[in-house]
Formats: sequence, structure tokens, C-alpha cells
Amino acid sequence: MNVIIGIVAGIVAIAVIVGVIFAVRSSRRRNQRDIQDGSRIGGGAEAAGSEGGEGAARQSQYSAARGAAGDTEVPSQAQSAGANAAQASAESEKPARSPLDAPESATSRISRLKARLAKSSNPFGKALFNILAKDQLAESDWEDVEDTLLLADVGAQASGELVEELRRDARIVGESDPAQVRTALRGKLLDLVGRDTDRSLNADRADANTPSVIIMVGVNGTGKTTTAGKLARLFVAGGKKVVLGAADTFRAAAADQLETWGARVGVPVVRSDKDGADPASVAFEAAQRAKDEQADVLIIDTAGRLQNKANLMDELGKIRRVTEKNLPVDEVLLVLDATTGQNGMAQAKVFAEAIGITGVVLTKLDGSARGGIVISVQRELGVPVKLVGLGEGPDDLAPFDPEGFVDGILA
Ligand SMILES: Nc1nc2c(ncn2[C@@H]2O[C@H](COP(=O)(O)OP(=O)(O)OP(=O)(O)O)[C@@H](O)[C@H]2O)c(=O)[nH]1
Repeated sequence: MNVIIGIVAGIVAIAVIVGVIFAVRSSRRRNQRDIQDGSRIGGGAEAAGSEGGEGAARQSQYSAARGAAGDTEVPSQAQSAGANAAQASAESEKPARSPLDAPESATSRISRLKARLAKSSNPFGKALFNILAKDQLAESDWEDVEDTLLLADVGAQASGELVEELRRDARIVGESDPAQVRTALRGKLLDLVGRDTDRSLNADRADANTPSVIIMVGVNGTGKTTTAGKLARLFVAGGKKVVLGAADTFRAAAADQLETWGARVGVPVVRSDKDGADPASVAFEAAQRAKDEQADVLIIDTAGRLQNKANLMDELGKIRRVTEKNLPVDEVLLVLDATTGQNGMAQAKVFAEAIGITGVVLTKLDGSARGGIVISVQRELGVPVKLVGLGEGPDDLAPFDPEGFVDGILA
């Protein structure tokens, strides 16, 4: 009997031990599954994340790929560019997460520009027209004409010349009816603005380099970053493949700002995560990536702080030189704030000397009654106004259209 009880007790003890072992193993397996599921959920959340979350994720990917590349010299930037390119292609393989914006076409923007300028109560043309519509013009009227032009930022020399020509014509024609004066004024303003000037962006020319490189320069706050983002949309609307380079490493938020612009239209942004990193390093990597990805256009945003001219020249000169190790620079666009009027001109000249500019973008024209700056900026810098910024909306950047501009201010 004792033997039988002993055998049963042994079997029960073995069964208990085996049961405990199984329970422990399956509990471990469950834990492992939970951990794996947890990381998948995290990845899913990232994939479905908001623009900010996505930006932050991308930012940390760049940090991982780049390490301290931001401040290194060019040869090591090349290695880091390779890492970035790999990172970039991994990113581009990610499925699209949110529908992209469909930016407005250039033609439609120009119609909006005309309408917006016509609606703005610009005193420029109206004041001139009122004065010139008088039957007889006294000396004081001509002075008023000149003052109005000066107030509208046409600049002293151009204002003097325009008044002189109008006076001469009035003498020749004798008494003039308002319609004639208006036509004459329109013609003269168009001449001053430049009706036949080539204002096309070099990247849009038939023989443009691909990728075509555009560097944005200008004093802080004029709208460089915003314009770089808007310009990317303009090219995307024209069916071009764009890469953005965030070489404004001075203002940390500038790269985030540019990344948000890029994300809305599926344009990649090459950036550094390090505040104050060498902007030329970012420009180098951006050029490398635009080349690798066979982009049509590379737009490089810069900080362009005006600490002093030598410093500015060094910084912009280095950005250009380093970019040109990969790609020739086709365009340097100076971004000018129309509301700063003639004060902006002095700064503009410094930039023109520092890097040499090929065109001007006049921003905030929506908030300015000083459309005449178009005339003075072209005269003084000898380069055309190619684009105008007409608001804070994403597509409020349009090719500059002289006829629409003159009609708008005379309306
Ligand atoms: N109304 C109006 N605002 C504009 C226009 N273009 C830019 N802005 C605004 O101007 C402000 C400054 O623009 P940014 O693009 O940050 O200027 P930035 O030159 O890059 O400035 P820094 O990075 O400091 O050098 C922003 O609030 C823009 O929305 C425009 O055409 N019209």
C-alpha cells in the first residue's frame, strides 16, 4: 500500500513540476509578443503621425545618419551626404501618408495678382492720374507728381526723369484729355518697369541645367524661407522635381519651417539638426542629393545675417563654392521686403556685391503702397524683379507681370 501511495505521490509531484515549467515558458512567450507588438504600434503611430511628428522623426533620422557632420569639412561632408542619401531613399520609399497639396499654376496666380493689386488702394497711380487729369497743370502740380512718385518709392532719378518726360509731352500735345494722359502714363510706367525684360527663372529655360540650382539670399525677415517654400510649390505646379536645402542654420526654426513647406508638396528637405552648423555643409549635401535624385531644381535657403559685409561675403561665397563642387549655381535670388522701401535698397546692394544676384523677389507687396520699388530696385541693381510675394498664403507668389502690375496700380 505504502509503495502505491509513494508512486502516486511521485507522479503528482512530477506533473506539478512539468505544469510550472510550461506556465513559466508560455508567460515568457507572451511577454516577448507584447514587446514586439508594442514596437510595431510605435512605428505605426510614427507612420500615421502628424506633420510635426513626422518632422521630428525625420529630424532624428538625420541626426543618426549625420552625426556631427554639420560642422565638418567638405570631404567628411561627402561621407555624411552618402549616409543622408541612403536615409533619404529609405524615406522616399515610405508610403505616402497624407494627400499632398496641388499647388496653383503660374497662370492662375498671375490673374490673382492683377485682381489683388487692382483691389488694393494704392495711391501711386491714382494720385498721379488725378493731378494729370487737370485741364492745365501748374508748376506745383508737377512737383506733386514728383512727390507722389518719390513716396511710392520710384526713386529720385527715375521720378525726375518721368516727370520731365510727362512735362515735355504735355507741352507738345497741348491740352490733354484724361484718357490720353492715362494712356501716356501707362506707357511711361511700363517703360520704366521694363515691358520686354526677360524675367524667366533660369531653371525654367529650355537649356537649363538639371538640377538647376537657386540660392535665396536677403536680410532676415524679408521672407526668404517662406519664398523658398512657395517657389518649391511653383515648380511642383509646373511638374518639376524639387529638393530644398535648409542652409539657414542660424535660425533653428527655419529648417522646420522649410520641412513643413516641403512635406505639403512631397519635396525632400536636406537639413542639419545642429543649430549653427556650417551652412555650406548643408548646401553641399543638398547639391549632392539633388544630383543623386536627378532633381530638376534645388532651392537653397540661407540665413544671410548682415553682421558685416566681410562676414556675409565669406558665408555666401563659401556656400556658392561648396555647392559648385557638385553643381553649378544658376540663380541667386535676392528676397526684398517691399514694405522697407528705399531702406531695403542699401542692404540689397550689399548682397549684390557679396554674391552677385540674378533676380529679385519682392515680397509683401500686398502690404505695401510702394509698388514703385520695382522700378528703383531694377535700376539700382541692374537685375529684373522676377517674382512677387502677395501674401502669406502658400501660393501667394507669382511671376512678375509688368502689364498686370501697371494696370493694377493705375486702376
Ligand atoms: N504679407 C506677406 N507676408 C509675407 C510674404 N512673404 C513672407 N511673408 C511673411 O514674412 C515673415 C518672415 O518670413 P520668413 O520666410 O520667415 O523670413 P526669412 O527671411 O526667412 O527670415 P530669417 O530666417 O530670419 O532670415 C513670415 O511671417 C512670412 O509669412 C508676402 O509676400 N506677403
